[in-house]
Amino acid sequence: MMQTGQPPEGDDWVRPQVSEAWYRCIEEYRLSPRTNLLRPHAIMDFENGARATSATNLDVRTALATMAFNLQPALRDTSVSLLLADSAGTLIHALDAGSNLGPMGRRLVRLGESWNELIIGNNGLGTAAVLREPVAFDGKEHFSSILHPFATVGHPLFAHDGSLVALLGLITDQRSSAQTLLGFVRIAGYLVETNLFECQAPGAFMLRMRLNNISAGLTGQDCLLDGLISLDEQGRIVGATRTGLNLLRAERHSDILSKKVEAVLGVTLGDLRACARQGEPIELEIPHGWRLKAEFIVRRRPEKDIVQSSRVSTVKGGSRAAPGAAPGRGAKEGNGEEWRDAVLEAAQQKAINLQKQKIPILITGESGVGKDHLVRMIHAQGIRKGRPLVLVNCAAIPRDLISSELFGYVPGSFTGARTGGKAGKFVEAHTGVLFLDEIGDMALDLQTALLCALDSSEIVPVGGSKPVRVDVQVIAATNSDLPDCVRKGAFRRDLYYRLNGAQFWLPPLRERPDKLGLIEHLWELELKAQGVDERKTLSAEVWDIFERHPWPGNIRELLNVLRSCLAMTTGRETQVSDLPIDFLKEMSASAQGDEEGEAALSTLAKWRPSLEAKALADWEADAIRSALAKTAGNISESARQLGITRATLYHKMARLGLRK
Ligand SMILES: Nc1ncnc2c1ncn2[C@@H]1O[C@H](COP(=O)(O)OP(=O)(O)OP(=O)(O)O)[C@@H](O)[C@H]1O
Repeated sequence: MMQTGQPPEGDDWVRPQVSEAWYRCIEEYRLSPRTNLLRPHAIMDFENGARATSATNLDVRTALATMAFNLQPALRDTSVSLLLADSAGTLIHALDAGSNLGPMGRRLVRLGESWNELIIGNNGLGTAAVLREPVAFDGKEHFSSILHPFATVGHPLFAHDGSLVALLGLITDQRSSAQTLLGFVRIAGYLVETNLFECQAPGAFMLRMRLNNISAGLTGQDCLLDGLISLDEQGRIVGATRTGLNLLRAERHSDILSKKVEAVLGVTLGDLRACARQGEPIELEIPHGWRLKAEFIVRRRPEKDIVQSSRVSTVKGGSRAAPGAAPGRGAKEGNGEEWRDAVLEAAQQKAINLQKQKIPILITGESGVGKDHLVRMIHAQGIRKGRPLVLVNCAAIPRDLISSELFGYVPGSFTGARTGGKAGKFVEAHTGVLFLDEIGDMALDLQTALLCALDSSEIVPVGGSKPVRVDVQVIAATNSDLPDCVRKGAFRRDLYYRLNGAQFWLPPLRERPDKLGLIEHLWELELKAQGVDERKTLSAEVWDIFERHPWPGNIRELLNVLRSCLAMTTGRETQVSDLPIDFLKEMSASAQGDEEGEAALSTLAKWRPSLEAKALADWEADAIRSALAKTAGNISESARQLGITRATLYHKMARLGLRK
């Protein structure tokens, strides 16, 4: 082709993907292989105008750049650079780019440079946009001679509705490594797309699905990867990742978008929610005989990572639990194993894995949801256990002292400095974990110093000049909306990327599907902690209140209320009168003016059951009594026979005034 200007034919075999791209370059775009296609003013254009267009969706860019940053360590010590382009092929982000690529390579990876196939001929990024699939080219497979010294690979990134939002790519001077890199870019593309979906997709709920019977015929990476769909409150599918589409055997987004979930999966939103309330994933049997394991996630705050529990129950082809499946196993397993906080445990496990690669962790969530608690759990079980865990509350340290607190100071460096100097938190945390709590409150100038320390793994004590090397795993936590702080200029974007290696959003107590189980668990922990041997229970009325209360102070508030109840309870059962006065006042205040709240909190009226409710309650009580009699009072076994969780059984027994 270089000699004739025509794509080769007959014996001169090239991959069809290559020859088809060359045809497009010659016939459609009228390109010449030898033209120098680079734009002389790419960076200027980018700064002046293109950046404004490609930055229209700041959240997309933030999510992409964060993920790209996470992928960078995998490419360390290779001659591969990671690129991100907008959907038109204009480079918007380049990591580690250019250092090993020579002068032409460095020009190619300038921000604002166009990798559009129409401009630069076939290449990983631009052609991935045209074909809407991952693609790789080696050296002379590129149409344009300026790309001949390189291999390029690209992956299109799609939004929840199938629209192309960006392109992820790699470039290397290893000319024959494109096919090897294709595998990497497929996985990287999947990770970025999944992350983007979790941040961006609309819908109050999400279903995370994975193939459960691998022999069913699906080949390739989709066997192993999670597919996501999101649902609105009416149970309509409003978004899907491409793996999600493949798992549902849909070709296009339009095949499933706006359809009710029961039309596609054979289960209603109600079924899914019922399973999730038990804190458990679901088995689904979809048309064509594939079985999927799915996890239902309530996502009130779509921009955050929501971690949910991971146990299994079964819904098969419809609304009822499949015969033989273990229905609704509850807070404690029959073998007596302690119920634990599934949300925290799942987060802890993920975080421990990330710790192995020293990826910075950011924990977000309202005050009192357990961010600090999670950090202690990660430290206690992670690879840095037994090493220091140093806590810094960035909001509590006076602004002018935080530098010396973090980095230490040398003797006599400022008035009031102790004669011997001070090591500082970074040095104290050496080989261990540095927990930066309330990171959103850190002053901007200190953010710069922190970023330098994180980038170089070196700190310079205040008043000193010699850098000190430190090895710390940083975990940061905040209840502020950091992307919003970034938008408002109160938090450095680059520091946000740096800290946000992986993000865990801990849901507020009121949104947790396992709320009652968690309350029961914490109640039992409190009984143990206070050395109360006697089995004290919460009355039905108290359960009712706990179920309805919005818990603005989350687990912290719950623990305070439980402690106070326990101190006040004289008999075997905690009554409403044992609840702290402040808590009851808060309850009625939150109900005022709120129709639903008022209805819910006209508690006395609610506690006096209507005739129908009474008949139902009698029937329920009979069923529970009979199960308890059959199992000689074994709660786990009774709950199993009744098809409810242990927590629900306890709750019902308390409400109905039943004993074992
Ligand atoms: N899963 C849990 N099991 C037992 N106790 C918990 C759990 N989660 C949180 N707690 C307790 O709840 C209280 C509040 O938790 P924590 O301090 O971790 O919240 P936080 O999100 O860090 O709050 P803040 O943002 O206000 O600092 C602590 O006493 C903590 O020990």
